[in-house]
Amino acid sequence: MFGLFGKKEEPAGPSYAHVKIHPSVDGGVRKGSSDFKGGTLRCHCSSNPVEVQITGNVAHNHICGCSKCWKPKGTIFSQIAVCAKDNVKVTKNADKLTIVDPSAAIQRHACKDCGVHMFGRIENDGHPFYGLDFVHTELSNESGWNGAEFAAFVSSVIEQGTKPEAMEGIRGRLRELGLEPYDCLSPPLMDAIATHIAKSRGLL
Ligand SMILES: N[C@@H](CCC(=O)N[C@@H](CS)C(=O)NCC(=O)O)C(=O)O
Ligand SMILES: [Zn+2]
Ligand SMILES: [Zn+2]
Repeated sequence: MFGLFGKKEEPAGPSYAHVKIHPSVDGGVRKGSSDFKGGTLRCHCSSNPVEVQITGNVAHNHICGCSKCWKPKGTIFSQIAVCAKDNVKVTKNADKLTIVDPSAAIQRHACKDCGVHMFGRIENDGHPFYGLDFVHTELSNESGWNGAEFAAFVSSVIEQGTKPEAMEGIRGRLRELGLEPYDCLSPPLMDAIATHIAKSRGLL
């Protein structure tokens, strides 16, 4: 449609800008720097924080609505990315770390004092994502981390008390931010998992 001066007018669809997703994306998703060298994640303790050094950038950064991933206070989604486990090193106060749920596929190492998850590791070498660690880049002061690319486990926020009626606004806001909402992982990651399973069964 064209307005008075021939300027193209977008149809006035609803805006979901008021819907909060996560502080790292609410103001727009940031692109990472291609030459980013990595940084240090710090827990929320005001004294003796746990520090974890990440070498290089992260991949597959995404918003996650599941109940297991750590979220900042007052946030219904978490933001989580992966990197090679060999690029993750606990550099300070490792004695404060505890595994949240030893039976989970992702062993989340959290600070005993503030509860922040510092990294999640897959110890099962038969798991499709073995060799990758899960990290929250917002725990670092450095900028240049690759930003979120999609939103996973979106419907899971209902399991934690979000009203089903809020989902239209939540999915609308995620799409406005360019973060396609999925109720599991993104199609490329689901395909990678399925391929791994088929290979382990000798079908591929
Ligand atoms: N609806 C469930 C979904 C949990 C889930 O499957 N989370 C995904 C995304 S982080 C996962 O891979 N979990 C493996 C794990 O927690 O070890 C919940 O919200 O608790
Ligand atoms: Zn802490
Ligand atoms: Zn999750």
